[in-house]
Amino acid sequence: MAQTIEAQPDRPPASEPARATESADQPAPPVEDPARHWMGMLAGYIRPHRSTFITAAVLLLASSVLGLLQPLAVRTLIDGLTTGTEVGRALVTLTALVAVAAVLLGIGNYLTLRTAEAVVLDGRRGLIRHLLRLSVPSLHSQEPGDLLARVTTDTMLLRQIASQALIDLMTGGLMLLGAVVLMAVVDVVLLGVTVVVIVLLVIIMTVIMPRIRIAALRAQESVGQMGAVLERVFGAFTTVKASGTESAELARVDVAARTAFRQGVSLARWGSVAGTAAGLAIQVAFLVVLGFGGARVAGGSMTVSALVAFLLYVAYLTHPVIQLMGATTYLQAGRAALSRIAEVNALPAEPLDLPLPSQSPPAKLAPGAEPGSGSTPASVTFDRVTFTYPGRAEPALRDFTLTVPASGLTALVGPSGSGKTTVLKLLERFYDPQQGRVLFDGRGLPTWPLNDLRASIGYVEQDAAVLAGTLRENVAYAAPDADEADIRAVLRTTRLDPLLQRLGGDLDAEIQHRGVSLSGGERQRVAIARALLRRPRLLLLDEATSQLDAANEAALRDVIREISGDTTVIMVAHRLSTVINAARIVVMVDGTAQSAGTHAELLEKDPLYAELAAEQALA
Ligand SMILES: Nc1ncnc2c1ncn2[C@@H]1O[C@H](COP(=O)(O)OP(=O)(O)OP(=O)(O)O)[C@@H](O)[C@H]1O
Repeated sequence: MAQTIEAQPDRPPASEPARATESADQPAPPVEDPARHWMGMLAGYIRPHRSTFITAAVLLLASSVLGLLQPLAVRTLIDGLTTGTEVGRALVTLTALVAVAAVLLGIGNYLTLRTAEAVVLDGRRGLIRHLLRLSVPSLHSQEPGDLLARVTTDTMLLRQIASQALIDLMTGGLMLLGAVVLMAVVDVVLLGVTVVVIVLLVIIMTVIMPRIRIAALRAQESVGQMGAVLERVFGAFTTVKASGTESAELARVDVAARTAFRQGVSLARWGSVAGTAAGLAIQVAFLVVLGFGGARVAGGSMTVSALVAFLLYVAYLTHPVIQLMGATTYLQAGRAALSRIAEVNALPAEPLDLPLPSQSPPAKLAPGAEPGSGSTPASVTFDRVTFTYPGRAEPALRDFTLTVPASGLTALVGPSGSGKTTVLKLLERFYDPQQGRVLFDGRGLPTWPLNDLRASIGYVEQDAAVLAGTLRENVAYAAPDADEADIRAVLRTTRLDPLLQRLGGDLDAEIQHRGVSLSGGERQRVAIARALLRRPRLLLLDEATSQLDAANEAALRDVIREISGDTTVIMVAHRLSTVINAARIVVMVDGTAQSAGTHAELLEKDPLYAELAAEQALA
């Protein structure tokens, strides 16, 4: 069938903004220490919740100010008691100060924690959204278990930053300042003594804080490593069991767990040093003030009430100083988590139109492919395509050219590693070629919105996944709007009625993990049913019938032939019996299309094909 092929540039237009980050051959943009931008990142997380955050900060600050006024009220009370004047008013003021400060503290704390939870939610949503949009090469460059840890434990550290660190930093800082000002009002000389002690404390802290950050980062990394090892184990659980390698895997997880432990201990050590230094500094300040102040009271240059008030301020300092210590410790740990989150956010993602969960519409079918309507088959062209997988030296496809007309069955055959699956992956745009063009319906793939392109294609992979859930969920996975009749029809087409009977005719019965386990052949047929229900314009089958018995394979061969009447089907096959009747068979060798034709033609003209056919007794 003749197709009009639009002229396409060899490389996608530079005006496509997302292309720079998605191309398979484009390395990820250099991640120059993401922690450098941690403050901006943090501000980005807090910004949407700034009103609640500021309200919480104001309430906590007000509570602390009321706390600051308490020593002054105590001084008035003591003065009243010593001079024998009326103290009722001072008592009421003190009680009111204590009660209101407590209420403001409670509300402020609640609002802070609420904001922190919202920040964690935003952080997780953003990260998960980015992860689901990751390009295939980006994902392959990562350990899935580690990514999981970043979504779960690293985002949890955001809570600490937002709930405690920032507010404590603000209120603690202001309180420290307030206390210092009020101390100056009470006695400047004693203030000088206190400030010297505090400056010493700050110097100690600048030495400790970087150590805390490094320990936190390493601890988080080892948690990620633990996740990565476990993910590997669960992904190949039966292989681990059959190989008896449980103890080797245990040792691997243990190494990561012990590293996490060591770093956690280091974190605790430096945290304790910081806390002890802070407590000690306050105690030293208290004793020195007591000594100096006592002498000044004895010398008559200071009243007892002023000394008591000053000492109360020194004691009061404990709170903001510990707050500041805690805040800087959390901030260091949080900074480590933020840098790990930033690393994920810097991974190249696809330009997928992925709304937020609250706005998510059901998966969209290709225009003209709604259930019940006929879908128009699409043509496919590979025009001198060369593609090398990231990190590989040899191209998987070299100068590969293929024209597939709309409708009909095209088979790709050839030795293992000749690039057959790669052809299908490029059509799905899991990767983009470095040279040449791939056209779908005459249009270059980069000009298609990715969602629309993929909605037009049904792809049955070599090891098609069956997801935990019901049979209905699995079959209607890519076409959630399909009705019961469509689902039952496609199950009949793919010869899955015996499975449905085993499930008591219940489409909502669980399969796999919590329900009936499927055989390899049944899994393949569920995957085919899923692809067919989508009414694709292009159906890609990668060894999709390799695990079927002869009867089921023959039946599905008929189904595929029938489907290829009004759908374009590209099928990768090792068993030539599956594709013997294909309209065209393409023999692939070493990433190129060596020859193409019908079975009979290829027997004549392609010795490799003839050999393959002879081996399979099909000559
Ligand atoms: N994700 C990947 N990263 C790096 N190299 C890959 C990747 N996938 C495939 N390759 C390599 O690309 C080449 C072509 O692989 P491809 O899977 O397309 O071959 P195939 O003809 O489908 O093989 P088979 O018949 O065994 O499935 C092989 O050398 C393979 O090792």
